[in-house]
Amino acid sequence: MTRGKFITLEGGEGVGKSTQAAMLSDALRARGLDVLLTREPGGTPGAEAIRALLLDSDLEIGARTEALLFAAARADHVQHAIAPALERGAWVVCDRFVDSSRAYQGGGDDLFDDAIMALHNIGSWGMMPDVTFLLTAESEEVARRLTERDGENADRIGGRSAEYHAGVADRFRTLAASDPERFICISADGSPQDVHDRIARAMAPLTGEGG
Ligand SMILES: Nc1ncnc2c1ncn2[C@@H]1O[C@H](COP(=O)(O)OP(=O)(O)OP(=O)(O)O)[C@@H](O)[C@H]1O
Ligand SMILES: Cc1cn([C@H]2C[C@H](O)[C@@H](COP(=O)(O)O)O2)c(=O)[nH]c1=O
Repeated sequence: MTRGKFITLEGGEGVGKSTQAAMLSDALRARGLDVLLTREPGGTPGAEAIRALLLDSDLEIGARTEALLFAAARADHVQHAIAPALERGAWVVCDRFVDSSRAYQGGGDDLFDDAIMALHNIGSWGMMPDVTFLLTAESEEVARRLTERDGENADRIGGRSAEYHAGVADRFRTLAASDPERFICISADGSPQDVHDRIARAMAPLTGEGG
């Protein structure tokens, strides 16, 4: 059995990752592929329990605890969902993965990228995606989408300062520039279908489609 492909969608809050992960999964299924659509933190009962903890606005934890909890959720997700799916030949479409930890937790005040990757090596065998789509959009447009979706109800991490989220966006850009073989940067401006069409075009070499 040929191992499936592991595709991740990354980017800041509200840029459209979940919308695009669902559209991409549908398109791959329409091509007859077995697809696991999943997300982080989450994707297994254990990781979803850790997600509830991590996103609870009342939780007070330090940066190291937070990084460890994300790595622990990922370890469970990789071991019990992602790796078995890939081994049976399924394609995995994952809404966020380790690059989110590198961008959000690897900010440098207390932890750097090498520490995040060390946790990933311990927890998840250092597993990396075959392709990562980094979605980017104008901040005003993203703010409009988030207000429409969440109102004032941001979660513990989404509700952090604009300065924190600007740092996250910078780190995503740096990660993409440092690994151009894996990252594909996609403009998330325009309608969901416009964005999906850009992703589908970029996927063509992987799916064997022309054009
Ligand atoms: N291209 C688009 N144009 C307009 N609205 C969009 C577009 N894509 C997604 N949306 C809407 O914007 C909101 C955020 O989209 P979505 O939940 O897919 O983003 P996300 O990146 O997964 O967010 P988060 O990081 O918070 O999980 C949703 O209400 C969604 O319906
Ligand atoms: C995987 C991962 C996620 N985060 C943050 C990013 C978001 O603020 C939340 C997840 O919420 P979403 O609506 O499902 O995108 O968690 C993080 O800080 N580090 C990570 O590794």
